[in-house]
Amino acid sequence: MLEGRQLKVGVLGATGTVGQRFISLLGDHPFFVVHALGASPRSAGKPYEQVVQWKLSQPIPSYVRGIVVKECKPQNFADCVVIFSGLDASVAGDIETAFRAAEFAVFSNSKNHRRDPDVPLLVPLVNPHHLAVIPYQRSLHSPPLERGFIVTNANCSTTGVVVPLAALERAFGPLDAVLVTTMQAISGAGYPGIPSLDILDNVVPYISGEEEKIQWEVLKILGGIVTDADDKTKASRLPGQPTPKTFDMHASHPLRISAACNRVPVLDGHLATVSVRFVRRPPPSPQQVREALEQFTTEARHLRCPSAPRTPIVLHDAPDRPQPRLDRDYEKGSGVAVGRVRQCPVLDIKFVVLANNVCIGAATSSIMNAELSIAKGLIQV
Ligand SMILES: NC(=O)C1=CN([C@@H]2O[C@H](COP(=O)(O)OP(=O)(O)OC[C@H]3O[C@@H](n4cnc5c(N)ncnc54)[C@H](OP(=O)(O)O)[C@@H]3O)[C@@H](O)[C@H]2O)C=CC1
Ligand SMILES: N[C@@H](CC(=O)OP(=O)(O)O)C(=O)O
Repeated sequence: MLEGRQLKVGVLGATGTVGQRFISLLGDHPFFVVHALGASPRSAGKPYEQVVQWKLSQPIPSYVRGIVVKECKPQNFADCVVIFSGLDASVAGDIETAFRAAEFAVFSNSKNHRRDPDVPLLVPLVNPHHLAVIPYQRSLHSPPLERGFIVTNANCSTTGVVVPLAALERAFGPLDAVLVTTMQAISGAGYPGIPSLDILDNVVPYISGEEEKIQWEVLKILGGIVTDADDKTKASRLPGQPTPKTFDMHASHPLRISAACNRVPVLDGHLATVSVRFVRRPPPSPQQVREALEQFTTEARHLRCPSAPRTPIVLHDAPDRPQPRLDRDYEKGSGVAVGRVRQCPVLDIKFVVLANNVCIGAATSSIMNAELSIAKGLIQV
């Protein structure tokens, strides 16, 4: 794709939980080389190794130790083409908007732009076709942007749940109802996160905003694309074929989904139990569901994205798997693990899914989304 060249990238929120994963994953990436780092004004002006509270078991990579952290202003990242953002949500919205306006390709982990009707909410193993909306997103600016755009990741729990749901929809048609209960790792709350006295020897049955996010985001991710030809009230903005312009929120087959979210004393890895009812009657058997999950393939792998897992869904037969400690590093945390596929006496099928919240739930997804954008010609190289 890049014929051996590397694109200069910037990392915003580089000192945080997600930012540290970016630093670690980008150290030997074939497409990207980290050129600039951004964080809060508290960290700006100092070498990275002085301001980061490094929490990964590997040492701080030598390539990044001496880079002086900058304030998150587009002019400080002038040589970069791609921006990866792990910014705190209290500041991410405006900063990412400013970088898009300055013609950067922005890949965000934060919630701020996920609901924008022209911004793809991209789980790279599921809906890369939603990148088709980017030309429309660019056309909304005055003057239209030539290179800038924003793509967001999903919430980390949404990501784990929606991968097997997408596999089931692809194999068996629309889903009617989904019940999800999550057991979420403490790294999901960032650093320093939840106090140790609250989480040790305990489970906290509440994560602010999380249930609503899962219930809403799954619908956008599994939904189709609406073109300007579908929307007769608006004139075409772009010449030629019908312009993909927004997402249909699964409108053609309304899916009822309810989530219950819990924080558990695990470092990394969000586990979820999922029960599904299909529209199709009779529903598929547990064995048919297992086969569909195992056969699930991704466009990211087909397009040879370097971060795409060989097997996006690894299926466990053992009755006590997947488990966070044993299974979160499967394929460097870039896939998901599913187990305990069985009949549900209330809905149709139930299973357990595990996703590494800081990898496929965060930094790995952003990086794969950027790889997909290159493969689809949205980033000029
Ligand atoms: N942790 C996870 O599993 C996941 C997190 N996310 C999302 O990713 C984002 C980052 O999360 P996480 O890494 O956990 O958060 P952290 O709290 O660990 O890190 C936040 C980062 O934002 C920076 N920051 C804070 N204030 C400002 C400011 N005023 N200007 C510029 N930078 C600022 C911090 O810099 P400094 O060190 O200088 O304060 C730090 O680099 C959040 O939006 C989160 O919701 C999404 C999916 C999963
Ligand atoms: N809320 C998630 C992590 C997160 O930051 O989610 P979001 O990116 O949707 O705000 C957790 O606590 O595990």
